[in-house]
Amino acid sequence: MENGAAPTAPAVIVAIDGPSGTGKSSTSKAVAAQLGLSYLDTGAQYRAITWWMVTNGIDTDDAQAVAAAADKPEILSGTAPENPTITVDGVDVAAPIRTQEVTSKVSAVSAVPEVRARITELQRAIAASAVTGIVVEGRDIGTTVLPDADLKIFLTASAEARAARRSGELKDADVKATREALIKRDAADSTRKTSPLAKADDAVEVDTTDLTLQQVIECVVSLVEEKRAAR
Ligand SMILES: Nc1ncnc2c1ncn2[C@@H]1O[C@H](COP(=O)(O)OP(=O)(O)OP(=O)(O)O)[C@@H](O)[C@H]1O
Ligand SMILES: Nc1ccn([C@@H]2O[C@H](COP(=O)(O)O)[C@@H](O)[C@H]2O)c(=O)n1
Repeated sequence: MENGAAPTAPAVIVAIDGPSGTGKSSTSKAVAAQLGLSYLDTGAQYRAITWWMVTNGIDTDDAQAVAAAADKPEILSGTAPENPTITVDGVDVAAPIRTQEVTSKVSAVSAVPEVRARITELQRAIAASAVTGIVVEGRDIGTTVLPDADLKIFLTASAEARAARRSGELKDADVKATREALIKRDAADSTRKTSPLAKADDAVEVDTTDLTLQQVIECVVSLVEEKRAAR
């Protein structure tokens, strides 16, 4: 190079979508860490706004009330893959956004168009400011948020595998309940009118049912490296 600086790889934008429990977060974090990219968990942002609605007494089944409040909370995401953070109005909500209450209400809140518009704007701003590139995971990243992403991945897995992963060591009855809850949330996310959970036409589908997490990570890292090499 003329100025003697080492050549740097151009920023790469990776979109990873798929239903609940397919391994999006675990895979995205590991791929981003391995490749020196930023990482954005968009589900955490929808959970954060849902937590705010619940905390402020807003009926999450009242779409008009949710829409009217959609621009009130300040949601900040930290994008270091080793330590992703999420705050609402300065409060660390990493733990409370994972409660059963928030999980059961997040699909209703995320279906409200005003909420999606607000969160999508945040996501695009974060992606645009990622110097080396970013792995963004969610439900509508490849179709709506970042339709020009360099690489789009759509992860799938059987409902049984996903429920077993989520349930960990729990007994059979809990696996069944977890499976039903996953299916219900996926159905709500796939059938909403505004940017539903969907595979982009140009996404690479990876069925993770019979793959270890490490195999999925290696597969995605290879796909990113292929894209970079082809530029
Ligand atoms: N290929 C895999 N094999 C076995 N376990 C896996 C695999 N991928 C992910 N897991 C485990 O499954 C659980 C769910 O994974 P993860 O949270 O990454 O999924 P997700 O798609 O981000 O889910 P959600 O959309 O609900 O947030 C985690 O405990 C993770 O360690
Ligand atoms: N791009 C996205 C990401 C998430 N959602 C909604 O958030 C819920 C929680 O997501 P997790 O990944 O944390 O499980 C999810 O069920 C969707 O309702 C979304 O709409 N779009």
